[in-house]
Amino acid sequence: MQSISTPILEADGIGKSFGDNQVLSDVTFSVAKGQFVCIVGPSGTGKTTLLRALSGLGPANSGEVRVNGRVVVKPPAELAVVFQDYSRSLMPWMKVGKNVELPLRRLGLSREERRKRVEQALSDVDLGLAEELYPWQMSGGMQQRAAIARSLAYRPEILIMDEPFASVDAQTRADLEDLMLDIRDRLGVSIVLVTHDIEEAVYLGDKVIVLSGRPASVAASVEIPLGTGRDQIETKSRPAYLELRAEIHRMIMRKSDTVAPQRAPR
Ligand SMILES: Nc1ncnc2c1ncn2[C@@H]1O[C@H](COP(=O)(O)OP(=O)(O)OP(=O)(O)O)[C@@H](O)[C@H]1O
Repeated sequence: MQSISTPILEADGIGKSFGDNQVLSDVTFSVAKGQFVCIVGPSGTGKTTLLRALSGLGPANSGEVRVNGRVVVKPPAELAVVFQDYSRSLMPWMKVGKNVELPLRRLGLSREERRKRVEQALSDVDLGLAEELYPWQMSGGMQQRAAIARSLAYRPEILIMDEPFASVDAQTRADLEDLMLDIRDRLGVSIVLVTHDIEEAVYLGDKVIVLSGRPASVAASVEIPLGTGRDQIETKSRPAYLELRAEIHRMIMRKSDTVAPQRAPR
């Protein structure tokens, strides 16, 4: 029987190579129920590769991923993924409501249940009035909210997000960050979010996994004791926030120093 302390998601010694290029080595961490975990690392470290392994989309060569204690061999029903590029995840010829409903058709739900879930998911992301709009009639931020609603309608226990706010402006990004904190608090969903932005990782995370090196492994797992009720201005001016941000920055710099090619003497 599964104990209440069993993590909802576990990465256990994940290794992944593409031919001779070993990208990940022995990546190990866990995510508790309702926890917000951010994975941070420089560009090209292997963050997307890791997310694909976690979500069963690109299996690892070694180690295993477990969801609710079960080894992942295909995309698990408990998990939904939100990608960076919302323009590719929404069908431009379908109104927002239909876009959110689309993946639900596979679940064999009644029409009434599908309607209920679409309405709830749109309201969860504050898009209750946008159901009849086409994606191209909405701003980038609204389109990303619609993509998030589509994942929530699935009622996942775990939401995996790959650089989800990289294509929007700074103010929209801050609004979407706060939306995700609110969704975690209200729905109790566990969130794993990949970002190369250290500020974003510390602001959102209960825990930050620092991925570094070639091949990449977990350089550090940093608990973020900033509590709930985070605020873009107040939280980001707290000494604890600033210290954590600097500490993670130093870790990434130190690690990349050790793998940087030596410059030849002139
Ligand atoms: N399908 C693939 N085939 C071959 N190599 C791949 C494949 N996917 C990723 N790689 C390689 O794995 C390495 C890590 O790529 P990945 O996209 O996971 O990094 P990332 O940290 O997500 O980068 P970014 O922050 O730029 O999105 C790169 O060297 C990339 O070329």
